[in-house]
Amino acid sequence: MKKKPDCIERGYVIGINGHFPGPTIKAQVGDTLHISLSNNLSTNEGTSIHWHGISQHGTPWADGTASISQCAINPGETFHYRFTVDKAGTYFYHGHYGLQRSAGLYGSLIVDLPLDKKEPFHYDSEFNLLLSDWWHNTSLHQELALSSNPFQWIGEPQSLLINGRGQYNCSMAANIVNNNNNATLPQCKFRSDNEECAPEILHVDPNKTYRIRIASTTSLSSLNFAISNHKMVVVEADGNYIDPFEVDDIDIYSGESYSILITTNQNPNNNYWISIGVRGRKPNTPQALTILNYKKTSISSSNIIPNSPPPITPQWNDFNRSKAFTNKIHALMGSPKPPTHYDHRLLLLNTQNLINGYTKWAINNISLVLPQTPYLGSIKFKINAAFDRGHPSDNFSGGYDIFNPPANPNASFGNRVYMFRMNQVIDVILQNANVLSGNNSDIHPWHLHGHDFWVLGHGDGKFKQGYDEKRFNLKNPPLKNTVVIFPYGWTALRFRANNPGVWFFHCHIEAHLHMGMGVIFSEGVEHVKDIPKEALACGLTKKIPMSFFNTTNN
Ligand SMILES: O=C1O[C@H]([C@@H](O)CO)C(O)=C1O
Repeated sequence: MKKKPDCIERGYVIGINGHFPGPTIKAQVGDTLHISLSNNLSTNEGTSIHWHGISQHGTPWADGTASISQCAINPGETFHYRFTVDKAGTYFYHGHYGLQRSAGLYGSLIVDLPLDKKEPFHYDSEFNLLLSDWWHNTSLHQELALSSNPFQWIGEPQSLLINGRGQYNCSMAANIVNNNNNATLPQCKFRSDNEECAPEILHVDPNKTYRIRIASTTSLSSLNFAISNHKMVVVEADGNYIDPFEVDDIDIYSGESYSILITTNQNPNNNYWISIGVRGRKPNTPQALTILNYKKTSISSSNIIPNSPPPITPQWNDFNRSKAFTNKIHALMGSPKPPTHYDHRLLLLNTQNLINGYTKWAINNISLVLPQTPYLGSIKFKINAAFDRGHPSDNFSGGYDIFNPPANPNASFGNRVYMFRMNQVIDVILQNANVLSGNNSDIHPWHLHGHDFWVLGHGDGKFKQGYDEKRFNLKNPPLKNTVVIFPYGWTALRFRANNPGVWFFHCHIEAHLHMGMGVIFSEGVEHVKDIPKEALACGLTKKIPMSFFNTTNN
């Protein structure tokens, strides 16, 4: 039996082609990707992979959302994803079945501009960092805990990971005390590049500019990213160019991605900490660290540790600081502007409730339970029995007190769909509120499939119709696919329903989605053609004769 290196806490992880994280997919705008996904999971679960941030325009069945765009891919089955990437940017892919993202099913997806196009900023080289979090409990344990009565929260992660690497049960600060890296705890010894648990060290040349792509596929954690002694210029958010601004550190919520530029203008004889730490929720996870190494400086294990302490992660609940960062993000001059008016507005109240004693999350008092038959098929082929065809509520009672636990804690399950007409301009006001018990309000990063949306603004307290619209930024609101709602606050977004398909809109905290924190949007499904039969081979669409498909599927 090979001696277990002292750095490993063994556990179950989902790999792709034997790798964790999954392989980085690199493409150019206009490329059509053909990705065959074979389910060889030993846990005998279904699976699907979502290409986070990719519009899937014309290929809504490739969005990778089990029960929405396709059937879950059963053990032993293969599903062929074929889609075109139509926008450059920093993206990622991840499992969208159960809590498989938490189990490690993710990887980076980078879309470059065509060779004849230039980015609106200069850099000499680039790095790609995929941030995530890690529990020692398996994702199946977590599913069980969340579905138990009494409710068991999954707890905060044991580790934060950078490109799948992290430390456990030791803050690297343990090393700072003695600089020659003979750490207090053996598992805290900082490892150089080649060892099994070594973090990925970024090796740089002095006086160069580097683009660092950062995406967060965390299952729960909101993170703050910083590099000692190096300021950073933010130039991209969720695949959209933004008006560059310089900061010491960035906040990044689950589902978001950024590109920052750093210039290596510091003392080249030193190394510098790269740090991610938890914000937004009371932390119980050490910061994850790796190193920015100026190549002039050798990284022999003796002097690998920077001679200054790691960055201090800002106070987790300093939400004014968080809002100040978020409010710095504006679209780059020349970006598409939002329509000046909306056709249809949704006010979606986020509450934590009880259903038959189980703790769930609900939107306008409905906790989402996905149907057996994927919506795309049942809407395309008008199979009315597949889900509740009623209209979900567009708003919530004006008298709702967002500052206290719900007076009536009960909610209901549902699977209704918000149906939009093609090209309607949709406004969504996401309203946060107090949780089920105690005085607390969680942050929630909301992610929309199939679209980018303009973030028109954030506000505190309850959204006041007819008044808060005056604060909307219609001049240069950022385009994003994920946006945070702050405790006891609201966030306003606008998008055009111009992408035929059925699209998930949900909290990107995996446990919250699992507890029902999502809604379904549908638009222009009558224009969807050629749905592959593998996307329909389950539930009620499974029983439709192929001949019927062939007549109505084109
Ligand atoms: O959904 C959640 O449940 C717990 C807590 O609210 C109840 O235990 C928590 O921190 C969440 O984000």
